[in-house]
Amino acid sequence: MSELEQKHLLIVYHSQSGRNERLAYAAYSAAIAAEPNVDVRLRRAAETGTRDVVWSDGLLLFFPENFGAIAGGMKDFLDRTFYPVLERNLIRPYAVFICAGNDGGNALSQFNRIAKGYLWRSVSEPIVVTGRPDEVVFQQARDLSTAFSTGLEMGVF
Ligand SMILES: Cc1cc2nc3c(=O)[nH]c(=O)nc-3n(C[C@H](O)[C@H](O)[C@H](O)COP(=O)(O)O)c2cc1C
Repeated sequence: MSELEQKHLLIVYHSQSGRNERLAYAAYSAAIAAEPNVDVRLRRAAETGTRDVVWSDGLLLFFPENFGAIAGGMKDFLDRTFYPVLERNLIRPYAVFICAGNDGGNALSQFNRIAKGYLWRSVSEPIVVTGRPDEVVFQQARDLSTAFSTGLEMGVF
């Protein structure tokens, strides 16, 4: 398969105390195992920019809710890339996973509004979990990324 045909999945995360980071790593490993032909890139939101979005065929985002809002690191990524993404018409499928403390609902509704502005299309129901992730939650992250990478490989999105 040529580099041009190969699909690219970008996993972006922000995490302060490690929960969303560990979930993103689990998603990364699962996506690679599921679809060796899909190139998967895992990036901390602070180190992710428009070039990564250009490279991607789909985005999977992990982040917490802080102060009833999208955590700052993820918001910064969205702030930095919004106009460059619109200018380049980078319409992408996405999925979102929020591991919050006891809510997460406000972060999700903020994110949904922002994603509409990007013209991005959701490929699955958003997942919002609270507290320290257990094995069930890790499996949700793996299942989500597996389904995403398989969908990309099959050209579903
Ligand atoms: C400054 C701060 C504000 C927070 N505010 C919220 C909040 O508004 N709602 C919520 O559900 N959790 C809140 N939390 C808890 C985090 O969302 C939660 O611990 C999350 O799982 C941390 O993810 P991380 O380990 O990937 O950083 C807050 C945590 C911090 C540090």
